[in-house]
Amino acid sequence: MFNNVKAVKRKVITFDDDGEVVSRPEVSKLRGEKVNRQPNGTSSSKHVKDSSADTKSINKAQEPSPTSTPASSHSSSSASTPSVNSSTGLKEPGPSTKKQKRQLQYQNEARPKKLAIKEPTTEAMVKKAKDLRKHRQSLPIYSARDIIIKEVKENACVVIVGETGSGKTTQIPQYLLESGLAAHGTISVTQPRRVAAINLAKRVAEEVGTPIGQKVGYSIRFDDTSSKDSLIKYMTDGIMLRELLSDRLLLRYSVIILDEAHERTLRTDILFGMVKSIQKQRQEMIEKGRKDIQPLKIVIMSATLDAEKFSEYFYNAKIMYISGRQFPVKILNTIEPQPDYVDSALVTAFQIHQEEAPGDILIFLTGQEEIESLEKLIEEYAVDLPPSVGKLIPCPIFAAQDSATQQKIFEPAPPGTRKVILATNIAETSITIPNIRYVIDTGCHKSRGYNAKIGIESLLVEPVSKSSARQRMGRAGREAPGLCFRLYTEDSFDQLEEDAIPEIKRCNLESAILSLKATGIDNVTEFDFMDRPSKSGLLRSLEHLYALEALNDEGKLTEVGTKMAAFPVDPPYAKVLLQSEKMECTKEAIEIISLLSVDTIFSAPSSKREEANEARQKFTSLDGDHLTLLNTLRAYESVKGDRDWCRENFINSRHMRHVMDVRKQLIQFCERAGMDPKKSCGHDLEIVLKCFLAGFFQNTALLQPDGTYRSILGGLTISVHPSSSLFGKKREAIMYNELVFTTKHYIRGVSALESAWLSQAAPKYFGQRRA
Ligand SMILES: Nc1ncnc2c1ncn2[C@@H]1O[C@H](COP(=O)(O)OP(=O)(O)OP(=O)(O)O)[C@@H](O)[C@H]1O
Repeated sequence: MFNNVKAVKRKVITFDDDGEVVSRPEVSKLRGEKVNRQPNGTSSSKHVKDSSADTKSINKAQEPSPTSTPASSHSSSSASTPSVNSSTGLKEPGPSTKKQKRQLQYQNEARPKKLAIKEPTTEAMVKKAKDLRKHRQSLPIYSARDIIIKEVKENACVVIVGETGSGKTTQIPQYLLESGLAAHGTISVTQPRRVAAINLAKRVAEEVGTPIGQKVGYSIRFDDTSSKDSLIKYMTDGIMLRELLSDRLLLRYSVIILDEAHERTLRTDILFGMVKSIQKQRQEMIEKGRKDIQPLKIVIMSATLDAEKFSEYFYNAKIMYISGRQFPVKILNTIEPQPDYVDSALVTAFQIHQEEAPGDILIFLTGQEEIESLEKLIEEYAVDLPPSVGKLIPCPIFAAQDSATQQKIFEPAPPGTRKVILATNIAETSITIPNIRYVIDTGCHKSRGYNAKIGIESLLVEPVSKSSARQRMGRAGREAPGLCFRLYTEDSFDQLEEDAIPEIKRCNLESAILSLKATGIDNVTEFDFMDRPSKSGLLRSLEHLYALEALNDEGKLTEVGTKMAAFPVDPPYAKVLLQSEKMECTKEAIEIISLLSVDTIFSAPSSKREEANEARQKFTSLDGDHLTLLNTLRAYESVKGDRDWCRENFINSRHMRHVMDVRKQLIQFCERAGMDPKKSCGHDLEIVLKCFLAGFFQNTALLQPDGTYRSILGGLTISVHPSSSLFGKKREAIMYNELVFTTKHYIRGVSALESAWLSQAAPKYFGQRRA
């Protein structure tokens, strides 16, 4: 049993692997307690009331740092960690500046160096595909190949449930291709996440033996490698929704595979209803004698799915259970609950590194700041590992990173070292990360909520569902047997919800409604939802779209709404782009929206926070964040994106490159919409703020006599996030891009306004509210 291993002296986490619960469970620690991480590195917990009747949350109550996201909560100096232990070489708590210096040296040495890789030749690709054939035939799903082909050919809809790693996502599209099902259209596979779409496509292209973008391609927002010759196309569900705008019957597809259906993202739920209706329409056209129309096949897939529910929704679809997994994964639960799960993850990672066989580690955490905090701690403590143990190299992945950065997790660690990937639930489904043998599951994630009455989003740390925990475990055992360390007791697991609440029941619905309306579905309240969203949520979103002039008095899509739907951004941003044409500031609008597409363009390492703040002053505009971002971009362009300049000025150059990429794409979208993307307002930047107000007039607040800000919508007292250039400043009126409840109602992307601008920006809306 794992708890017998010789481990860190100060703290050893004991795991139970035989199903016997050793201590009484303290489920509340996982489900309902507020974990309050103290700046000095200790953590305390106290009972708090659940934030809602049906969700229980661990909501960390720490004030955010200037670089933290509204939802982030973990202090970078927080986890209590081991001091040097003579037997293991690990060390006990106590930050040391000397260590931090050494950490930098280590970082430079340890980061895998990029090698110049030659493009493989066609022969090399064919050879690789041949080599992979044996592996393909060894997958559990292979024995079901013929029956899968038969069932998909004979049925309009099929639901396939098979263990994680059994081969569903990589093999089934190939089986269908080999069986001739791509003769009349492409086989599409939708994924909730872009990192999965990219990697699956790359893998399947290798297995097929052609370069990516030919037989097998992928399409994600701002990056499309597929071509008209692509027979298998991996894509995000968002891209599929976008394609519906130009191909209402999705005629270019013969089969649509909706993968990871258990995730129930808002977009996937909309797609369920759409493809169901499209399949029916295509069938009716065929029955009426249309020779040019082919039937559409739908395949629903997941390892953790309520198959009966899906079957019922898709006209009693055939259910196929594919048994068998490739390699076993042993689950180890902690014997005691672990209230400070970041600390526990750190200790467990070092325990594994010291005691277990080679193989990389994947840790699931809740968000960027928590990941960056653990990354630093691992780097700091790994320095003191004895040379015989080898290096432990942290490798973060989270949604705000650009795709190229996310791809780094797939690069092999240098020989003799061990990689530890620190991920949010972005890495929870679909992907195979080579060499992962160990998974550490903290049991928590950040869950998005939405209060339709006041239009506020929340992002709270909550326990995962059983389905998520199983998916996390399934990232191991794909190339060899694995171990999954759950940082919660077995009883805690038993008490988790089976599945997460579908996003459609807890999210802002504006984008989804705009997509539905743009594809001709006017009566959205009657749409065939698998689970109905709340009436108040639907109504509020309809009202907001009306205020944005996307809908007319009858709720029908206006010309503005049709144009807005064509932009790959949320409705308020799309409105800003359209408004920028009238106000002649499209260049600036595109630039600021691109800058807002990353979490932040500034970097502020905790050891150099003051220096970073000082550097930032150079770009700071008294008007707030929008123009500060623009100033930074101008400065960045004047030095042609020089990396040394970025480093000296604490600008995240990777994020800036992503910004430039998004800007390029948005320019193309504007050109397609017949706009001139170069139209600039020059130095009259007040116009840019007025333009943003046309999309964000609902996100405004007025200064109160007591010095606080009160939101115009909902009358909430809101706080400017410390990362904003208007933090601590008082302005008569402000506008913001984001309002999220974490520990307070925090706003980000904040700029100053004159209150007189409000009624000019949205006379309909402000007129109504005064009446
Ligand atoms: N990029 C990759 N590199 C190496 N092996 C891979 C890769 N992608 C897939 N594999 C191998 O193929 C197997 C099947 O992967 P696939 O994604 O098809 O499984 P799955 O059943 O869809 O899993 P999940 O339910 O987790 O999405 C993996 O277990 C792994 O052995």
